[in-house]
Amino acid sequence: MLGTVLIALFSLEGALLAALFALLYYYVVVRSARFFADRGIPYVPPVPLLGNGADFITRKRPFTDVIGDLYHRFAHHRFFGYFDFLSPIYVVRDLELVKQICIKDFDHFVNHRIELDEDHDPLFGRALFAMRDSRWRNMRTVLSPAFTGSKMRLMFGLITSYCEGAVRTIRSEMGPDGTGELEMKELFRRFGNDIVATCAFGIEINSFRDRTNPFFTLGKELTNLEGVQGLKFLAFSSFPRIMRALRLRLFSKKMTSFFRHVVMDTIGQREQRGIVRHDMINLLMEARKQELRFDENENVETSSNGAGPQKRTMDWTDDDLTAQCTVFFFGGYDTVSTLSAFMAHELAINPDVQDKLRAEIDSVRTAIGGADKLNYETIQSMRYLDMVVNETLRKWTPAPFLDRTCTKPYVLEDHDGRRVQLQKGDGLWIPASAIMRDPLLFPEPDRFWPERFAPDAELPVDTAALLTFGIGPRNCIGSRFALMEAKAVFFFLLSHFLLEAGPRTQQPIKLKKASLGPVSEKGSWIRFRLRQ
Ligand code: HEM
Repeated sequence: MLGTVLIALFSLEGALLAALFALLYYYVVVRSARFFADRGIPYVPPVPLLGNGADFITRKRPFTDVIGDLYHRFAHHRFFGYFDFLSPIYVVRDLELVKQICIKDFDHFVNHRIELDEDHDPLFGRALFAMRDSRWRNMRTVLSPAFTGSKMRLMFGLITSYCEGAVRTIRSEMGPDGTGELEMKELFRRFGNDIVATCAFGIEINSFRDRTNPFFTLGKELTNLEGVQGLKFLAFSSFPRIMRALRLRLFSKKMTSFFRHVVMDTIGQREQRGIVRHDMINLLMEARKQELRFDENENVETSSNGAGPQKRTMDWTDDDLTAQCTVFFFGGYDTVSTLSAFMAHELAINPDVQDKLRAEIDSVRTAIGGADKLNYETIQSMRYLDMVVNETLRKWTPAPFLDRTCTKPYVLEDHDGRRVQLQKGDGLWIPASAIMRDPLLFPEPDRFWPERFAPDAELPVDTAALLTFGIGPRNCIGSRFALMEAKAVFFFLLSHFLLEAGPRTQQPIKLKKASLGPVSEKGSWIRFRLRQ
C-alpha cells in the first residue's frame, strides 16, 4: 500500500517536474525561436539552444562560412535574423544601412554588446572596447590624440629596431642552403608581443630568445580564441547580462595583477627619474595630467554624433591607465599577427604580387639611402604596399563581424518597405567578412588582387565596404598603429628574403573550425630564402 502511494507521489513529482521542464523549454527555446517569425523578418529556424551558429559551435564549419552562407541566402534583404544561441540578433547586410547605423544614426547604436562590471573585471571593464555611453565618449576623446599620425611617427623608431631583430632571428633559423621554413602565426605572435611590450608598456623583451616570458604566455592566454578563454569570450559576447549577473571575470586575477604591476612600476620609475620615452605609457601619463592634445594641423576624423575632437577631461585611476595599455594586447596583438601571417601566405603563393611589392620596397630603400632611414612618412607614401595590406585585410579580415547594441528605439526598413522597430538592448551584427567577399562589392572576391585598390582602378572600390577596422565613431582606434607595424615588418622582410610556398604550405588554405577569426588549419608555413 505504502509502496503504491510512494510510487504515485514520485510519479506525481516526476510528472510535475517534466511539465515544468516542458514549460521552461517552451518559453525559453520554442517561444524565443519565434522572435523573427513574429516580426516577419527572414531567418533560418535555429538549432534548439545552439542557434544558427550550431555548425560553428560544434566545430563542423568555420564561423566565416556559417555567416557567409546566411549572408548570400538573404541576398534580397537588407537585414535578416540570426540566433546567437538563444539571443536574437539583427544581421545588417546592406552597406547603405550599415553606414546609416554606424555613422549617421550612431547615437542609436553607441555601444558594443559586451557588458562588464568595472569593479569586478577592472581591466577589461575599463578598456575602451567595453566602455559604454558617456564613459566611452569621454575616454575615446581623451585617448584619440594618442593615436594620431604625429604620435605614430614618434613610435616608429621603436618598431623598426624590432624589425631588424626579427630579420636577424629568421636568418639564424636558416640552413646552410640559405632557406628555412617557419610558421608565420607563431613568428608574428612573438614579434607582435615584443612590439606591444615596447610600445605600450615601455618594456624591452625578446620573445624569440626568452620563449616563456610572462608577457608572451599571458598575452597568448588573453587573446586565445580557442579553449577555455575562447569559450569565455563567446559567453561574454553572447550572454553579456548573465555573465555580468554571475560576476564572472574575463581576465583572471593573475593577469590583472601582472599587467597592473608592470604599468605602475614603469610609471613610478619614469616619474622618479624624469624619463621620457615615446610610447603609449608616456602618452597615457600625459593624458592623466590633461596634457595630451591633438597637434596643430592634425587630421582628425570627427563626427557630429561621435566622440569628436572636443576637449574633455577625466579623473584617471591606476586601473584606467593599465586597461588602456592592456587593450594593445587584446586589440592589436592577435589581429596584427593574423594580418601578417595571411599576407606572408598570399605573397608566397602570388609571386607576381611579391615581385611588384619588392620592386617598390627596393626603389624606396635606394631612394632614402637604406632601411635604417625609413620613417613613418615614407612607409605611408608606399602605394602598392598599402594596396597589398588592404587586399589581405579584405580577404582575411581578423574580425569577422562588428557588433552594436541599440541604445534608443530605431526603425529598420527592408527593400520591400517592411519595417521593424528595434528596442533598446536589441543586438546587431555587421557581417564584415561576408560583405568583404561579396562579388557585387569586390569582383572575384576569392582572388588576391591588390590592384582592385589602385587609385585608377577601372571599378573603384567603395572604401566604406572595407570594414576590417569597423566603421564610424566606434571604429578601431589602433588602425594606424596596426598598419604601421605590418607595413614596417614587410618592408624589412622583403628587403632580406624571398617568401616561397614550401612543402608544408597549405594550398588552398583551410580555416580552423574552432576559431572565430581566420586561422589556418595546419598553420601558416612559409619557406624563407635569403636574397642574394
Ligand atoms: C589588423 C589589426 C586590427 C584589426 C583588424 C582591428 C579591428 C578592430 C575592429 C573591427 C574593431 C571594432 C570596430 C567597430 O565596431 O566599428 C576594433 C576596435 C578597437 N580596436 Fe582594433 N583592430 C586592429 C588593431 C588594433 C590595435 C593595434 C589596437 C591598439 C590599441 C586596437 C585597439 C582597438 C580598440 C581600443 C578598439 C575599441 C574602440 C572603441 O570602442 O572606441 N586595435 N578593432
